[in-house]
Amino acid sequence: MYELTLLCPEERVDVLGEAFDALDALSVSVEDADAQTEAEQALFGEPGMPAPREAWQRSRVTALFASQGAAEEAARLLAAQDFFAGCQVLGVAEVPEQDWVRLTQSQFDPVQITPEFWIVPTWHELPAQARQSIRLDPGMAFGTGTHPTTRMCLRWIAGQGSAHGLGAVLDYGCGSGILAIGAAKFGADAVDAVDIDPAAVQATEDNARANGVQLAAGLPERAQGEYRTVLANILATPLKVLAPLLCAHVAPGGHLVLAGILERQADELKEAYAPWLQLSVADSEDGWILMVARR
Ligand SMILES: C[S@@+](CC[C@H](N)C(=O)[O-])C[C@H]1O[C@@H](n2cnc3c(N)ncnc32)[C@H](O)[C@@H]1O
Repeated sequence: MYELTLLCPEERVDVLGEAFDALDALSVSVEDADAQTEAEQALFGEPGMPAPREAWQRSRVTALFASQGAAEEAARLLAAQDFFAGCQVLGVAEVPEQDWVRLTQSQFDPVQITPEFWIVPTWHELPAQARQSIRLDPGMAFGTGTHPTTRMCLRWIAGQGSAHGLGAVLDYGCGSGILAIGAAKFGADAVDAVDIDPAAVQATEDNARANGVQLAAGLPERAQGEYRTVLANILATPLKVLAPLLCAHVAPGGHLVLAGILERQADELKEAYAPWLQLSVADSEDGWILMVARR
């Protein structure tokens, strides 16, 4: 396979994508041409909100073609179009044959949550110091333990589970089921795991089975009644909308544990939850915070 790489301004990214589609490109990817430099621009978006920007000020667009001829022909045809003004062909290069499975696997190493608690892909040996572990492979649903928000929730689960117990647990927005499985492993009495995405519900059931734990997974309406621990690692905007619902699921004396929140969003979350519970920051990592409240 061969890839054609272009440099173009933000406003040309859309039209180039459509052109590559018409030219039968096998795939198209867009990256910040200034990534890893002082000029790198972070683009953060949230579900349900308009995208902050369509692309980067200087975007690198790479299209994959089955043959060198097709990639070079695409470059020639594009360069002749009016909309190509301001764009530049960086080159056509062969994509070396690789063992993609091995390459993908090599990007997922065991993740340490605490010195004794690890998330370990199935193709890895358990680390010698692991006293507790979750076996999990990357899949369609979010939650492999590589994201700080997941890690902070798991650390809280391990600490609370070991010291005081978790009681009945609700994992709201379960993704891969990683938090629900972690809660089950740290002694939860019963675990309900819900998600709006049916693929996440399926992944949670599969991952729970692979880890030998019992839980009940389903769509959000499966969450019923009160739980001593309610976990929700989603994002600030949906967490604000869900405030009354999540708080209503927390049993007296129980904990609400929220993640997916950036440091600068702490006050808006506190305000949104104030009518029901008093949230405070319990942990932070890489600009993300964990917020916890006790009812
Ligand atoms: C960031 S992932 C977290 C996955 C996992 N719990 C973890 O900690 O790694 C958020 C999950 O919440 C789900 N989600 C988003 N909005 C939701 C909502 N309103 N109700 C239930 N689940 C939701 C998404 O489908 C996604 O699987």
